[in-house]
Amino acid sequence: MPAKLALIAHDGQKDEMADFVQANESLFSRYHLVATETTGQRIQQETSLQVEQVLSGSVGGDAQIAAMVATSQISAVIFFIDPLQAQPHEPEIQTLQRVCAVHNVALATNRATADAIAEKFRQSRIAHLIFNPVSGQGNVEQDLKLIQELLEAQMQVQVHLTTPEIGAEELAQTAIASNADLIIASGGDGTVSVVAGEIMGTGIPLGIIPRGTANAFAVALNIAPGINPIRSACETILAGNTRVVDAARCNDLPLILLAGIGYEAETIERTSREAKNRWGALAYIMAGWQQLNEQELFETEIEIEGTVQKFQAGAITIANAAPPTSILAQGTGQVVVDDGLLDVTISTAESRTEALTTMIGLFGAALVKLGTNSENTVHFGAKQIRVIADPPQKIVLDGEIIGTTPVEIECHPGALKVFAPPAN
Ligand SMILES: O=C(CO)COP(=O)(O)O
Repeated sequence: MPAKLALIAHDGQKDEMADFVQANESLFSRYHLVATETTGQRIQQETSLQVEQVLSGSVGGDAQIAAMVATSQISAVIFFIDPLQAQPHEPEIQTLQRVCAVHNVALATNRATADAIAEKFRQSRIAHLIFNPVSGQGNVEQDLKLIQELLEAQMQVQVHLTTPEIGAEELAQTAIASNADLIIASGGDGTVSVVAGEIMGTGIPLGIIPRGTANAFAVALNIAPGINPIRSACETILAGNTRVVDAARCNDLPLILLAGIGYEAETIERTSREAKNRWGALAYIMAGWQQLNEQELFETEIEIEGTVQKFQAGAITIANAAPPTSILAQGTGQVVVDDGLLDVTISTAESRTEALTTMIGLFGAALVKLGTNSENTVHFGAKQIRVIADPPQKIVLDGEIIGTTPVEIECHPGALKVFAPPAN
């Protein structure tokens, strides 16, 4: 069911409506409310609730709400009809009642039935779905419809689409403020990272429905296995198992996957949108191959818990979580997402051949889940790390270039509760 309710009252019933909404204010603050104009104004005057207003009932408002019911946008209509007063717009009132009957949408026409609906809704879970419509290559409308169909069988879902004006960060803040039972991020790793950054530390569980190019966080946690990732990700959420995992902040931005300094950042920057659309995740590998020819070593100072170490590096990867395919993160063979530590891998290769040997070593390490013993990599765990590079190096954070070094990263152990299968 959508987490959207309609509230309507005839003039002789507006006091009753105001009283009913006041009595249920904290419940209704969790819902998207829509009302006919004068009813909406009255509710806004007497409560702190936000109400979307359509036209007044007598000039088409009831018909507008009937259209929302017919298109599955509303889960219940609370319509306090005046039984003692004839209305000039009786046909529209009847239309709304009929459409509720046809679509099996709950309709309360007096206080007793409205109280019963409120009681039922108090027991429902409300999910806020933050959906990035410009992620990945799928059919956006079909994807959203499938997600709603699967989830709405078990919970009420409020859908928020990201736009250039209102991003995932603001939408996640709204969802947290309205006491969401769970928040679901659907898009690429960038969308998931931004939503996770807001949820960190709140205890609200995070669902992930991956629709991006790499979907590394979902892969790392085995959230959407199989050939239909949207369906399997929804099943993971509906199954209800959660894992408590670490998150991090990097120069005060959220980090759930990894920060890449040097080689990886240059690779991501040279991977065009066009190549991603055409080749998917392979586009990164092709760009990485080209970048191997051009990557220069840089001087770096790494500070961990007050101790400074100096290296000549081509790539530094600081990972919270990473799938085996993020090979530059695999110094320890497996990035553990709930160990309270960031996994740091420094590649010091001086030539293309050395770099290739290092990468093959890291790839092998990921396959067998054991640390690499290549002499061109250094790896360790850290709670907090600060990196300075000379010349300054670009940083890629969860797939987005965020600027250049210096960079400071701090692990927040157990800051996220994520719907995921148990770790094996
Ligand atoms: O007429 C109505 C319902 O039939 C209600 O409209 P108002 O909320 O604008 O008074």
